Amino acid sequence: MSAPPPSLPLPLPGDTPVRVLTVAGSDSGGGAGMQADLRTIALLGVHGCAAVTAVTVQNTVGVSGVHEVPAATVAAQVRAVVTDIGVGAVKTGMLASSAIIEALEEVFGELGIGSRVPLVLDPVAASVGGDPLFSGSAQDTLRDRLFPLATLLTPNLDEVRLFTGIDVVDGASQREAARVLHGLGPRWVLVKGGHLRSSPVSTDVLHDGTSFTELTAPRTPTTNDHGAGDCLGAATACALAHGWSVPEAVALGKEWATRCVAAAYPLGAGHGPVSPLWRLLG
Ligand SMILES: Nc1ncnc2c1ncn2[C@@H]1O[C@H](COP(=O)(O)OP(=O)(O)O)[C@@H](O)[C@H]1O
Ligand SMILES: Cc1ncc(COP(=O)(O)O)c(N)n1
Repeated sequence: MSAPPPSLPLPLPGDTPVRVLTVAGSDSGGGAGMQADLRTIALLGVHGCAAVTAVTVQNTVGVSGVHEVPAATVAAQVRAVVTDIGVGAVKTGMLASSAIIEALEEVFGELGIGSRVPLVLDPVAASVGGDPLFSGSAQDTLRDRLFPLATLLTPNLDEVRLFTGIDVVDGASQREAARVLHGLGPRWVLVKGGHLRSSPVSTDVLHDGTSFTELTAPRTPTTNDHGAGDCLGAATACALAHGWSVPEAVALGKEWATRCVAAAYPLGAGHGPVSPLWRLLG
């Protein structure tokens, strides 16, 4: 890749960095969820805080168990972080249950998350291998309670199908999906095209209710794509925390995700992780 790697201003030793809070599940295999978010956040020079929603028993082959954290404890983690440490942006991933989503709606409202503080909402429904990460009613609760609070909603194509019934097969249906999802309340929608595997490029569509912007990158031929969406969302949240606009932040997130997919490695017997470790090389 010839363009310089995407980067954000780095804190000097001893300086307090910008902070981002991820509200997500733990992936014991370390490929996705909170572990992926925190890797990206650290490598972009940002301090990561973490409110855990669920402990998943997970490896590269699948999810074999989920242990939810009580909803009040999830909300308490968010309140403890935001009232003391302060954050420039919040990202949500696996939210597990209706009870957790309802508790988050309340604490987000109380703390200005989604209004004063940008909120990147990744509507995680299943793992890359198809194992469910929330129950059927949580899907409706997420759509009705949290989509309207989101600064940016970042569904993949399976999540688009779940929330809109639209099967994205080309640019026109991808834009239509973005339009329908925008109607559910988020200020911006990014429909990620990573799952359109027949295409030689991977195109994401950004929409704010008025204009459509296509972000296109060459497709890396790999099945090691666990955590790609987390890399994108976490990097975007870091840029928002630095005060960047949504289109600028998404452009950085896309570039970051593209490089992380290109650096993915095999691990275990299933889907290996995309990796931000290339950043350590310089
Ligand atoms: N094989 C690939 N090559 C290049 N970019 C990819 C590839 N797979 C996914 N991406 C990019 O990674 C990001 C996450 O996409 P996607 O896989 O659709 O989401 P998720 O990980 O949430 O399922 C998007 O920017 C997408 O375009
Ligand atoms: C805890 C947790 N959060 C999110 C994902 C989705 O990521 P992916 O679609 O890459 O499996 C996951 N598998 N596990």
